[in-house]
Amino acid sequence: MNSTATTRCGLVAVIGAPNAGKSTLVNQLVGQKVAITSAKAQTTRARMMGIALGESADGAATQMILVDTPGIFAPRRRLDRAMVSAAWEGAEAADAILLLVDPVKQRRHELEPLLEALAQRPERKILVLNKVDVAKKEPLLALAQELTGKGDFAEVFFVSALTGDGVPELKVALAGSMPRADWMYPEDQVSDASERLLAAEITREQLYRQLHEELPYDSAVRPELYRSRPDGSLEIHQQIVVTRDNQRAIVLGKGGSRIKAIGEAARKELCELLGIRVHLFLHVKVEENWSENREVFEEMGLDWVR
Ligand SMILES: Nc1nc2c(ncn2[C@@H]2O[C@H](COP(=O)(O)OP(=O)(O)OP(=O)(O)O)[C@@H](O)[C@H]2O)c(=O)[nH]1
Repeated sequence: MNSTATTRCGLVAVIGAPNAGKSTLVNQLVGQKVAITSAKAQTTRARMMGIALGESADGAATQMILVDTPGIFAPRRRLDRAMVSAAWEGAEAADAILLLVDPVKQRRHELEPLLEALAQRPERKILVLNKVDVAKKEPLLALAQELTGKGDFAEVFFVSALTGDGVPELKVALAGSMPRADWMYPEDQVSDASERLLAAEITREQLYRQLHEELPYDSAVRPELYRSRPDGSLEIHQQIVVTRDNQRAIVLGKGGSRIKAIGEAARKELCELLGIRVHLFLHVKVEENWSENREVFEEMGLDWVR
């Protein structure tokens, strides 16, 4: 049997402003949690992949490798530049670029450079307007019209990544955009992020959730130790890196109460995700210039760019 006749496989780069809902959409397309989400912008740092399975309109069983990019925005610090570079790198060699827009919060002028950059790219472009569950119909349609006038999008979709509304239709269209090819990954694989990195992302998600505005963007979670114990459980050590002493105090909380709650929530989620017992150890370290440290960058799955 010639399997390329019946299967499709390709890469989809998911691009959009911070908080547009990229991670939520990737999770929805894959059907389970692979990328972390939070209400705070720029949650996504490492380039994470989700692998979605679907069927194109012509019946080909399709594997879509979704590159969940960090939000593309004006880069200032080295960390920001690394994020933008990782985002565009994710779009290289993609079979389709999916531009996700939050019609409620998206600032138009911020989209201009993105549309300009996209216009230069040869890939098939798909516009997806997200959050239809909260967006008003009239401005939504006006925005769709405005954006389709500015970019050469092959298709436009209206979805709610949160409720899943419109996502199956989008998935069929994405599947149809993938070239006929053998699958690149086994059927049960949903992500290429190493568990070790994913575990650090889950702790970072809890940091954002529980510290809200108190925690500055310049904190990081470094994976330290990740090993199986003889009883089958998993032992994970992670280091939370902050830049100042007072931030350390915030993360620790009164009598260590905050870090305990963060660790407990992250541990529970890891247990559920991995289906095994997890022992999670968190340490807080003050390292003023961590964002200038190449080693830390690479541990977080980012490339070091000048
Ligand atoms: N109401 C509504 N909220 C949504 C929808 N999709 C995402 N959100 C919310 O929007 C916020 C941001 O979602 P994320 O998926 O983390 O956004 P992102 O684009 O990955 O963000 P970055 O990692 O910062 O690039 C979260 O609070 C989501 O729950 C949607 O369809 N409807």
